[in-house]
Amino acid sequence: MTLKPFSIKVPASSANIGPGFDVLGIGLNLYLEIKVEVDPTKDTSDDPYNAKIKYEGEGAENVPLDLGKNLVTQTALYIMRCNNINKFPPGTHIHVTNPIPLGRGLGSSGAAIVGGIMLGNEIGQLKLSKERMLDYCLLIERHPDNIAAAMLGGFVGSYLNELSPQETQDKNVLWRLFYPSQPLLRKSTKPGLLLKKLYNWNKQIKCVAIIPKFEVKTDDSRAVLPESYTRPDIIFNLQRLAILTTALTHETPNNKLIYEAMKDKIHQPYRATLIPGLVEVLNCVTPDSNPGLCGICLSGAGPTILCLATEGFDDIAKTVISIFNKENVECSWKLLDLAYDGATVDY
Ligand SMILES: Nc1ncnc2c1ncn2[C@@H]1O[C@H](COP(=O)(O)OP(=O)(O)OP(=O)(O)O)[C@@H](O)[C@H]1O
Ligand SMILES: N[C@@H](CCO)C(=O)O
Repeated sequence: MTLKPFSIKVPASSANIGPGFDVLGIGLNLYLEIKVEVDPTKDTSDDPYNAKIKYEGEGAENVPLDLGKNLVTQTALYIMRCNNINKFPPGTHIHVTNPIPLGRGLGSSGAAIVGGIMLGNEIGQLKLSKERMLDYCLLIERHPDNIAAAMLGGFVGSYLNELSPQETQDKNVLWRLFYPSQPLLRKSTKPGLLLKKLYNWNKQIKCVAIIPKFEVKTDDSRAVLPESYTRPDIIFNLQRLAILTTALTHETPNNKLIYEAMKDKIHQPYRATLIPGLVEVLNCVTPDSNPGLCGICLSGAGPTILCLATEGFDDIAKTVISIFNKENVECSWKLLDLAYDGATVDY
């Protein structure tokens, strides 16, 4: 098989946007890049999966370079095996450059999974649509918010079709890769696992991401959430979610409306136990204290803070950072825009 060199780009993402826990996500213009060259004259036969991986950027010290363990290549091998391909073609060289910090709430795992599925789709010449590739991604990361935003870009709301109790229990199917007798993509999983809606976005609204220098693993951040909620808390979130999806599209953003609509009672209050300073950040940084601010929330599972704003970006970042500094938490920050196109492949 001859394959021309190609490059996959997948955006970072911010999930939840306050009240839309496991529902809303935005793609952000910070891209995981996976460059691939297949050259049979460059021997890779000493690797059990026939490929070599180079990795640079965020997480370079810790990310495994064993193809069966690295999330990008593991995911690629998964979709390839689902389609009866067990290895990369001889001479496959994969070069990953990752500017998305790991475990900070900016969708690093979502980008790695989307990138891996697209890598397997190209290598195996499977010609799957983005919709079908999303089905595979969702077998690996079950909440759709980061995955949908990373694959499709823009501002996305999504839900999963209901699964059987057994499918619901099997939250991440990558372990099946190592047990050849296991069915990989269950026949019962019909195409179209994900239903999504792309919303408009007022392009004046930019994203200030304040990134504390510590990691919170998504699994740990989900483990602190309760099993059930009170009716007032659910209604609080539903009311705001309904307003937020249109408030972010208005021609002239109404900062106070957006600020109120980005409040949440389903996940942020519980996650404050893992993120020192979070309560003060969410309560004290407002459109009154910081003109230009539209709304503020925890990005994904945290600890990054996402501020939506039309101006005053430096001051907003400085205010949030000064609160974290009081808790001895150092931060960096980035001014980002939406990634409107989602994941792409270029030859
Ligand atoms: N580019 C990558 N290559 C390999 N593994 C990665 C890559 N990006 C993320 N990972 C894996 O995903 C883990 C982080 O996933 P986790 O879900 O905890 O956080 P996140 O995706 O950054 O945050 P969130 O889901 O809240 O947005 C890392 O510890 C690493 O194991
Ligand atoms: N909706 C998810 C996003 C993180 O992956 C959460 O908040 O746990």
